[in-house]
Amino acid sequence: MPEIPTAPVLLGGEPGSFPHGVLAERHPAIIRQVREAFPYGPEQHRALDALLESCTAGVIEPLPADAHDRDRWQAWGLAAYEGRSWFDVPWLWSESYFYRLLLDAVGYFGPGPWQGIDPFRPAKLAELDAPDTDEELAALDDLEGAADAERSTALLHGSLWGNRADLGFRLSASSADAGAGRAGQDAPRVIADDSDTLWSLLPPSGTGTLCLVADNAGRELVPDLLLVADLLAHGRVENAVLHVKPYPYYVSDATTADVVDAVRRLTAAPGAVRGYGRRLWSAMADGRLTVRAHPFSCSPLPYAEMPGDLREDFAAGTLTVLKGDLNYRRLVGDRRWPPTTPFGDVTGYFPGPVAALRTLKSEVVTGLDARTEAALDATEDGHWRTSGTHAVIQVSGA
Ligand SMILES: O=P(O)(O)OC[C@H]1O[C@](O)(CO)[C@@H](O)[C@@H]1O
Repeated sequence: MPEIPTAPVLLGGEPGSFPHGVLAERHPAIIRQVREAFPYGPEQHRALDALLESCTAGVIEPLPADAHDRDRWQAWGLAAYEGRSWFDVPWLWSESYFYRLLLDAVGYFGPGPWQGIDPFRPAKLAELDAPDTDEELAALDDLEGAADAERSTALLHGSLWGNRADLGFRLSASSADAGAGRAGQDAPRVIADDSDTLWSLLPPSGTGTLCLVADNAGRELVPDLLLVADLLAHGRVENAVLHVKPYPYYVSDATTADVVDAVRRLTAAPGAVRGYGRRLWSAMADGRLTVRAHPFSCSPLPYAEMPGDLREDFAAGTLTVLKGDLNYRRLVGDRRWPPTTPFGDVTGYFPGPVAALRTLKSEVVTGLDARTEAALDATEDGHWRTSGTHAVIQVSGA
């Protein structure tokens, strides 16, 4: 039997480490941002105070006895981690539970008048309406009349680099890191590129089904949707399934409401983009494009532990594309892998061909060749792993 590789799980406890910075600095910053986004009442401010105290200096508290998802979280690890420091349990788990409690604090799960109000919505909408988004959309006009391969490649890269537009990441990355890369030093680049394999997995008959597991709303979801619209319109796939989060998560992760906002934005835009929006609208109406919001999409666990129904969904797809850094961490396991660990070895459990389109915003990475890793380490001192300036297109199960 081939040996399945393993490596230590990332924890948040080491001061100065990237995960520690997220728990100790980014989470308090997110609480501040949420307080400023809405005229919340005293009850919500008190709950946010309590969360701030707990997640920086306290321990993991249980969910209320009547929480709708208490049993689910107990099974996802809460039973084992209750009473422990947020910094001593798997980093992925701590982050995920933070978002669950943040929503509770602002009344998202209700009952009450704030039920279902996304605390991140103002920032998501501002991004969708930003002038930069208009410029990016206008670029589609130039693709009209391009050869199929050129257009598809441009849209694939739009979706890939759209992943850099992540609002939570911008809260703590320097503006240079979060923007177009550090001028003159590390130009954005793709450090592992299996895109030929990716295209080869979509059968020429056009009868395949693409599962796209979305990441951020706004300026990442828009290019994701454009890619899906293009593949459907040009007969590269017959159906597409878009997986989104069942509730707001990691600041800017896409929910069904964000899909609606994005599709409406496209259908209202001038130029070629409106056609993409209309095609998405009709594909949703006739069932060629469906949206799923599985509870496991907000779970604190790697995909290796996905439940049977989600596994069946992915198994039914011709190809599953996972977007973004967090999905990558969950796909390969949130571990200190040596970067040369083969991508195929750590994703062998996935129930079908799978591709990752991801800019690197955390230290987890696999599938690099030794020369690439050495060259990056020699010139960029670890910065390449977390700055969002480098990206991978990796495929396994071909
Ligand atoms: O939006 P993305 O690409 O999933 O990135 C979110 C990222 O935020 C962080 O969790 C830090 O909060 C990253 O390390 C992470 O994976």
